[in-house]
Amino acid sequence: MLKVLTYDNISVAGLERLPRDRYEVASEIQHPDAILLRSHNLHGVPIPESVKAVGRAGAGVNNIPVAEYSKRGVPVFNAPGANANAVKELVIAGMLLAARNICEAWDYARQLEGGDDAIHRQVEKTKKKFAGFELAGKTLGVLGLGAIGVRVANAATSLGMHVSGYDPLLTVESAWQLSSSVARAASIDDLIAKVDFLTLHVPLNDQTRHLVNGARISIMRKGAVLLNFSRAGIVDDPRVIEALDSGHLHAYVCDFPSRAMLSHPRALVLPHLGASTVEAEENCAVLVADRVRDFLENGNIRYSVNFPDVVMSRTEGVRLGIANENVPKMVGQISGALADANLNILDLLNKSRGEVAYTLIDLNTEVPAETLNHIRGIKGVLSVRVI
Ligand SMILES: NC(=O)C1=CN([C@@H]2O[C@H](COP(=O)(O)OP(=O)(O)OC[C@H]3O[C@@H](n4cnc5c(N)ncnc54)[C@H](O)[C@@H]3O)[C@@H](O)[C@H]2O)C=CC1
Ligand SMILES: O=C(O)C(=O)COP(=O)(O)O
Repeated sequence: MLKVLTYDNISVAGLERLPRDRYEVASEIQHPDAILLRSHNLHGVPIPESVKAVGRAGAGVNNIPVAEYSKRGVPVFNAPGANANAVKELVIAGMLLAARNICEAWDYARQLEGGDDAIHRQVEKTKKKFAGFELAGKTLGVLGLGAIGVRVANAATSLGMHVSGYDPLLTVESAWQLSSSVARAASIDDLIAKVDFLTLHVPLNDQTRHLVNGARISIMRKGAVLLNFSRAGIVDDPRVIEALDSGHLHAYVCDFPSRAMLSHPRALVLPHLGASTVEAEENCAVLVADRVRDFLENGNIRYSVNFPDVVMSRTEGVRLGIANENVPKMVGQISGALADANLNILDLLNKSRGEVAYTLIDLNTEVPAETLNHIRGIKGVLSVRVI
């Protein structure tokens, strides 16, 4: 039986991809072979020796110490794009909520007293307080044109907005999907200075932490709306609060509550709902469960965030999956150890990504324990599995 430890609310549709006759799946389990999670924070959590794979049923992996898992030869998988439509829809909703002052107006309407005639009179007298502005004709800046950013940009153009984007690492795939009417900003500052709405769709990492700082907020247009459905750390919260207080920003729409933001009347704070739709939860859980299963059962790696794609069709016999540091002479030493044991390699695939390399080797006979131990002892070998 393979054991999968789950954190968070993982969609049943995904868990069902792990058949119960071969998998034990539970939120408390000893010696797990794999971990499936959403936003649970794994930083500081010791990595059980038994763990061979981690699956993030979502996009962001900043809650996982990926580098530590790499050093242990453990691939981390995510579900790229699987929740992007859900986030896109909430971003569009966020722009509308801010532009039409919908939350304040709703709060006002809910506290109205008296009969229908009295309500009508009060509404017609007060509604001017909530008058807003339209999205059509306004300019949206999209920082980060990945799965979510591209969808937001394209949807906004079809709402009649002028859209510009900035992404120094734009992939060919994203470029193909992006509407040709989306303008290309020359830099972050160039993007930020010219927009009525700025929406952030970059991962949180050392390069993006506090990307939207006081200096950048100060070059935004007066009355602009900032939307953050990426991660709290990308924005410098105290500077945003100052800008809301001074009226420099009309509103801050974000998906990451903090004590200070929750109490600000111009901050529209949602409880991390971007990916919380039935569809997105299913898409993410199914995608990542399938990937983790293919890795556990076949050693194949597809769309990991720290390992190369390595997929080899299965032949009869025994398969070895070996993760190692991406340094010279590794494949030679590994195949040499197999040759010393008179083992015949049927098929072999080796790929690298950054500091990590991964090799799949198919053999027609069992590998003796001493040969496996020899391979495990080669300097630079991170993990060895017999599959
Ligand atoms: N609120 C929520 O529930 C959700 C939040 N997210 C957050 O949104 C982020 C983006 O998600 P996806 O679009 O699916 O990821 P993605 O990986 O498809 O796109 C990220 C894009 O950001 C770009 N990028 C990276 N550094 C940049 C920089 N310094 N400046 C400009 N662009 C930069 C990359 O080139 C890439 O195109 C996730 O990492 C996660 O933090 C994702 C899903 C749900
Ligand atoms: O996919 C992401 O990056 C998200 O932020 C979604 O988080 P969640 O799976 O809803 O906890």
